[in-house]
Parts: sequence; C-alpha cells; structure tokens
Amino acid sequence: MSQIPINPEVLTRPLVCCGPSGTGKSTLLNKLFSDYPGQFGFSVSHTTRNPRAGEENGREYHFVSREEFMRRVENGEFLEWAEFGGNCYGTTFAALTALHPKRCILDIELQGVLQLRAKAPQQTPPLNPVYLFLAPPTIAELKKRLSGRGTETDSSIRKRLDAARKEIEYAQEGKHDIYIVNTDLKVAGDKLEKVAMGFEGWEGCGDKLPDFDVKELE
Ligand SMILES: Nc1ncnc2c1ncn2[C@@H]1O[C@H](COP(=O)(O)OP(=O)(O)OP(=O)(O)O)[C@@H](O)[C@H]1O
Repeated sequence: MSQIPINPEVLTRPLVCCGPSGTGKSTLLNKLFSDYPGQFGFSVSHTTRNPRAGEENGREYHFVSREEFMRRVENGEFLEWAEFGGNCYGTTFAALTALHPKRCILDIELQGVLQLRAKAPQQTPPLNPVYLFLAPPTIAELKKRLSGRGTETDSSIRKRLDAARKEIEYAQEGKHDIYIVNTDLKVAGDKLEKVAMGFEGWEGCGDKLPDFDVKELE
C-alpha cells in the first residue's frame, strides 16, 4: 500500500462517517486516530446542555446558552444541528476550519448528513465531503454488537435500531461515496485507513452494501 496520499488535496475534504449505532465506528476511528496521531481531528460541537464534571468549554464542547445557539443558527453558522432530549447540538463551519491542517472527521447521524449535503456546496470555498457508510455484516450481528457492548438499556437499543433502519434505507439509495462492511476489524480498518489517508486506490477500495432486509430491525 502506498504510504503517500495520491493527491494531498483529498486530505482537505472532510470525511463523514455514518452508519448504524453498534456497527463499530468508534472502534475503527479510535484505531485510526491512534495510528496517526495529529493527522485527524473531530470538530468541537456547540451544545446548550450543561457541562458535566471534568468537561471543559472548548474541549469536549463549546457550551452556550440557548439564546446564543439560536442566534448562531439564524446567522447560518451551523453545517448541521439537531435537538436531542431537550438540548441542542451542532457543528459550525468555523469548528471544521479550526482543525486545519488536520483532516476533519465527522461522526454524524442521518439528519446531520442531510443538512451537510444541502449546505456544504454553498460554502465559500465549497466543502466537498467524502461520505462514508460503515455497515455491519448482517442485522443479526448489529443487534449482537449493540447488546454485547453492555452500554444500552432495552429502550435505547430499540431507539438505535429504529434509527438504524433509516440509516440503512438511506444507504440503500446509494447516496454515499463509499461503503465499508465491518466484518473483520483488521480488514475494515485497513480500508478505512486507505480512505482516510487518501492512499492510492482509496476511491475503489469500498465494499458492496450487503443485501439487508430492514424488516429484521422491527
Ligand atoms: N469487526 C468487529 N467484529 C466484532 N465486534 C466488533 C467489530 N467492530 C466493533 N465490534 C464491537 O461492536 C461493539 C460496537 O462498536 P462501537 O461502539 O465501536 O460502535 P459505534 O458504531 O461507534 O456505535 P455508536 O454509534 O453507538 O457509538 C463494540 O463492543 C465493539 O467492540
């Protein structure tokens, strides 16, 4: 495998990682970040929720009031934002730019992807993200990983599977630039590395999306 990006320009394109909760996004991204210290960054989001013990303003999040958040929404500063559990969360374009020269990695859900798709081309200069979908090998395996992680209640597993259905249906429309199936961690990790570093062949190293039957998520 080439160790030089075929075109360094590719590293200026934000890499948007999506995929159902439990697929293995964090596992794969943590490995990538530790293999390439200083090469990648997650943008720091804004939130209206209160900081938890140990959290620092500007590190985990930019903590702002609802008034300030809404003012920024009106100014068009967010590339994506959403409200969960009574609090607002969002990513500003400025938070992406602040990462330069690190390649920005976004781990966002479908709503965010849809907003980003609409807004990225309108920026000056336009943003040209690479949309990557990380897929589980099967729905049975996704369920197994989610429950095996031991972090979720039955109700949060249910919510994640409902969201997974929408994520998979969207992926089945072929809207992503590249798909990686996380069957074997090493194989999927090598592909992610190739895509994230823009190594030779990155655009063609993806997998075919498995033929999921979303009814299995009901
Ligand atoms: N290829 C793999 N084979 C087997 N188990 C895996 C594989 N990849 C990840 N896992 C396991 O699956 C579980 C879910 O992985 P992880 O927490 O990385 O998912 P995630 O997609 O980041 O989920 P969330 O979006 O909820 O954060 C973890 O327990 C992880 O160790």
